[in-house]
Amino acid sequence: MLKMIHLSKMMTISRRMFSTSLSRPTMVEMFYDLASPYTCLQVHLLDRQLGHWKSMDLKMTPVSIAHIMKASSNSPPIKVQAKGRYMFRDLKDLSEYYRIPFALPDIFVDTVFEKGTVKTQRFMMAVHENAPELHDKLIRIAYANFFTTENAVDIANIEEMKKLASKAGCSTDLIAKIEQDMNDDKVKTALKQNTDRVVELGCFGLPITLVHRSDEPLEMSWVFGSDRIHIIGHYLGEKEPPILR
Ligand SMILES: N[C@@H](CCC(=O)N[C@@H](CS)C(=O)NCC(=O)O)C(=O)O
Repeated sequence: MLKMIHLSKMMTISRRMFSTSLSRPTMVEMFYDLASPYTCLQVHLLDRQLGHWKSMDLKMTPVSIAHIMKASSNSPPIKVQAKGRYMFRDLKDLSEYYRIPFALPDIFVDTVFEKGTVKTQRFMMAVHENAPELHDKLIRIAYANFFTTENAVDIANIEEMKKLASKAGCSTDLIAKIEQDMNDDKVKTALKQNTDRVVELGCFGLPITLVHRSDEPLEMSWVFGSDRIHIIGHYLGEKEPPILR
């Protein structure tokens, strides 16, 4: 009898160990628009946790910030004078604190508010559909080349995006396909669906980072901003604090 209890205990323990070692990392999905400076910081901060937080897998999904603002009746901080003034100082302080190479370029207002980045995001959506690995690389390259004061690249200009895509490793043929696909209804609809999805969750700005926890509904599992990395760790059940600097 005792032997049987011992055996069943051992089996429970080994089952637990087996399922822990086999448990898959939790998907952390960050929604981005290349126009958003705080999302650029969030990409750097999430990259820092990769490998550090073994329970985390990272995925980046394109959305349109202009449509999020409209759908949530919000407006960008820069459109409110006091918020805009604060944002310039805040971004400078944050990038210094986190030691992230980042600066708002002179072309920021023109690119983001005069020209807009809806087409840029369609371009990114087409990259996402055609070459997911290069898509993630291009996000980092585009942020690095836009949020700088040294020859900032105008990401609203698709010719410039094509050059950045080439730097990310997209071939000439692939870039031609991306350029063609970005005007396709399929890609436009996919970008709209991603955007609608976050708006339905209650999103009103970017970045939004969604943790696909199995124990909580998705509406309870997202954070707004790049200043909630510790809450992402909390959602993941991580014991380790995030690496911030
Ligand atoms: N406190 C947040 C601010 C994020 C933020 O201001 N994001 C802008 C876009 S770059 C936004 O969507 N703002 C909407 C709002 O503040 O209502 C952070 O540190 O990341």
